[in-house]
Amino acid sequence: SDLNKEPKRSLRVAMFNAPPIMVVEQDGTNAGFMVELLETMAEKEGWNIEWVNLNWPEVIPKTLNHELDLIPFIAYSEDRAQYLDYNEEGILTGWGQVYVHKDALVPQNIIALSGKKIAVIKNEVYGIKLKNLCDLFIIECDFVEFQTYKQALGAIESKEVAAAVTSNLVSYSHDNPYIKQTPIVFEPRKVLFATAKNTNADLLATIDRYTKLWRFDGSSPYYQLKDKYLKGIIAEESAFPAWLVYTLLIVIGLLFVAALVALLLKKQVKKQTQDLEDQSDKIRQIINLVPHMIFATNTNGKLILANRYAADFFGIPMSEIEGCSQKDLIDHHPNSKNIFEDESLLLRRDAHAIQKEIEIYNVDGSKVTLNISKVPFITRFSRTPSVVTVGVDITDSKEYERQIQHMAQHDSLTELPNRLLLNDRIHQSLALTKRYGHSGAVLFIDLDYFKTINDSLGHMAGDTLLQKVAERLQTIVREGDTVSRLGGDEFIVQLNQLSGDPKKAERVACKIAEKINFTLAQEYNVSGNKLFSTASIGIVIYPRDAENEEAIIQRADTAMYYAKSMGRNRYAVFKKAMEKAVVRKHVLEKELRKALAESRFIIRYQPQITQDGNKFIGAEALLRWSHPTEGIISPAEFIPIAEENHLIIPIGEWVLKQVCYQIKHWLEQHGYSPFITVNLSVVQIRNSDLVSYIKKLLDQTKIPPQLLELEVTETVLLHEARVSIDILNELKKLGVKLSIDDFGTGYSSLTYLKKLPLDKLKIDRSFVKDVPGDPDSETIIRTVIGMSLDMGLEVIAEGVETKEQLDYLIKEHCSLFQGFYFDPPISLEQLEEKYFANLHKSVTSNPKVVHLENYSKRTNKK
Ligand SMILES: Nc1nc2c(ncn2[C@@H]2O[C@H](COP(=O)(O)O[C@H]3[C@@H](O)[C@H](n4cnc5c(=O)[nH]c(N)nc54)O[C@@H]3COP(=O)(O)O)[C@@H](O)[C@H]2O)c(=O)[nH]1
Repeated sequence: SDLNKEPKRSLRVAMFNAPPIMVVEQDGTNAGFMVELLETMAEKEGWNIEWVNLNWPEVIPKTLNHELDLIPFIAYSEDRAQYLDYNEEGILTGWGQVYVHKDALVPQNIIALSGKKIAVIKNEVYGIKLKNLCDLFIIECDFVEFQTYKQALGAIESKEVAAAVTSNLVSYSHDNPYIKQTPIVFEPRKVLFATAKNTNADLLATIDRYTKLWRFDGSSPYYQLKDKYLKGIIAEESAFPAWLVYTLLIVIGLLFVAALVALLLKKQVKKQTQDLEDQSDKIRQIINLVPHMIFATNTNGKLILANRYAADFFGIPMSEIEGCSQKDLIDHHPNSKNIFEDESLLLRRDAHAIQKEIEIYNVDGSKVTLNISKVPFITRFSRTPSVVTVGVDITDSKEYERQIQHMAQHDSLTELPNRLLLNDRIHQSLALTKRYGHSGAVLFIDLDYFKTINDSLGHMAGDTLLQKVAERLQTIVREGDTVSRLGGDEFIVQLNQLSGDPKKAERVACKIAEKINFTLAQEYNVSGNKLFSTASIGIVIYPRDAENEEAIIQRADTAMYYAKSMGRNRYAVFKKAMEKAVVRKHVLEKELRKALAESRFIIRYQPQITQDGNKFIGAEALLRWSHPTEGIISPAEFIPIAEENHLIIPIGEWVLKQVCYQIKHWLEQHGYSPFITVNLSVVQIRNSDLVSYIKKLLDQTKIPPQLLELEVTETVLLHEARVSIDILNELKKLGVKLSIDDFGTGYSSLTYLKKLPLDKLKIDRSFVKDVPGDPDSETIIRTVIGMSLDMGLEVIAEGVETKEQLDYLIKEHCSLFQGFYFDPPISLEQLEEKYFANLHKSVTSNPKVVHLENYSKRTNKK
């Protein structure tokens, strides 16, 4: 009591009703544990205390606003320590205490407060703490703030709220019969004095001095006041030392938190279990949406997951498939065995995903191709891998792939391999020939006059012909050989495993070429039309003639061109020299147009002589190209080129015009003229303008039409059966003579010939060449002459070179001759000089030589 006195000091101290610590009596006087404790100190220190009556929520703001010097009853918190200074020595220990109505079910933990209305004191630390706890554990409560403890606890009484939280030191609960404590306690805290930060440090130090002193003195005002106010509210310190109370409170707090965590975990486990079930349902739904077979097997080979497609595939109901073993699945669907073949490899710890394609029979018996992917996976609960299998039905895409590959390698019209596949086959064949010492052959086949068939009969007919050619070619070759179409009218036959001796291989290839020539030359029936077609074939024996696929095809092409230029419907084996010929052909092709424009063509005449007295009666007009640098070029060389690019039409018209005007000239000059034979190309025959052109010429020149003889080859007639019969009939109507050239080289039948309006047959010089002596040629000549006579046709033998041939032909009753024995093709001047002097003598004796008088009479008659 004799402590140092300090000068009188005025203190504004917060006063609020929190019995029994701070009590505002009915009469306005102040009492309570802290009030008396502080007044005892004040008395000793000579402080003049001014108690400022407030509600708790106003206390801190007014302190910070320096309207108060001291708060005498406040729980410590880190937040508050930011702006308040506390004394050190705890006066009391308080904690959060939840109260409920006496009739209410007592909540055992904080979770039981979920959804309840709870009263808190505004700015009071326990209310704030409870809110934080509820946030932390996601417990939703409706917190209602009150200004005073009395109001908050009164709200329980009136059942306005279900519970209230306050400091345990506040005794309303004890004298309120409607309220009871719950086991929910939390947050033990020291109850201290506080001032605004950095304002009254000396005051707090003085308070600490007293509290430290009094707490070690059992008879001090501290213990006297505790007895007076707090008996029954807080435990006796003698029975429970402060550390024990703290420890117990901490333990209770920890237990409380542990209980909360346990509850929370239980809640979370329940939620996670639910989530997992939801997820698993979702996964099932999702994998059922995937249109592929999906299933997962565990280490024991049991199905832990499977979708609808997997169930359908194995033929097991969806509800029964999970839990089935591999054996069950295979029992249901024995064909599925190879799906599981590699499963054991995947169960190794270091296993990787595998992918494979399998062909398998479905339960319905249909064959499918599956792309099987197997992926090992390790779950959290198992150290050995499980396997997810995904089976994608790729049957359709495989089929498309096959079709696309087939389309890429085959010609759509004939279904034969195309150039791509052919190249591959030749490539492989070349490798084998090198390894085993074999030879191979490529036969390049090009149809003769196909373009004109296409142009005259239409593309449909052309396509049908190509299909028929393809069919015929396939019947000729062996299995293992390739028939392919390069495009247009070009085919290639590739022969494998021929003799290692190139000569022998060549003989076989030539035999097959002959067979092809013969087979393709047989009559075709295209949409009801009889049609003839021939082919020219170029042969390459590899590796002798070329050692890579490109060169092989190119050289076979060259040989084919050569065969074509030699007169078509034949084959030629590649020779180096042919390449020159092909280059030359290209050069000539270019120059031919120029030649026509520059009138570089000339006509030679080869006389035709009668058997009775070797009289000259007519001549064949034979075209020559007078090239500026090369001299005379043979028609055998340039006519095929002119036919290919259709230049033969203007060239042929030029020849006809020259001949007609020459006849007119002879008639006018000499009064008579021999007949002149003009060769017609197949391209001219197909040209619809031919008849009108000749008619126009005859009209213009007014020559007797029988002096113009038109010569077509037998093969042309065969090719153009339908067209040529019509054209020849129309030409015949004009009065011109018609003759068949090269007779005997084709395969025409007598019946067919009878349908044609012919005047003359010309025996091909290839037969004349071998007589007398060759029995085959003799038979043919005899037959042709006999046949001509039977049909009332004239017959002429061409290529007569010797007296023996002439004698033989005379003996066989041939009446007309042409050939080097008499004359080669000669110039106009030579012809006139040699024959015209005597020609007039023949005029009267030979009706074929037309006299001008007769001619004039004829024309005059017109
Ligand atoms: N479409 C057209 N074709 C024509 C025309 N002019 C000629 N030709 C055809 O060209 C081919 C080659 O003719 P060419 O080189 O003139 O040969 C002819 C004669 O020279 C040859 N011949 C005649 N006699 C003999 C002989 O005794 N020996 C022998 N080795 N050769 C001989 O024959 C050719 C005449 O043949 P052909 O026409 O079959 O009567 C040839 O096919 C001509 O048709 C033309 O204007 N248009």
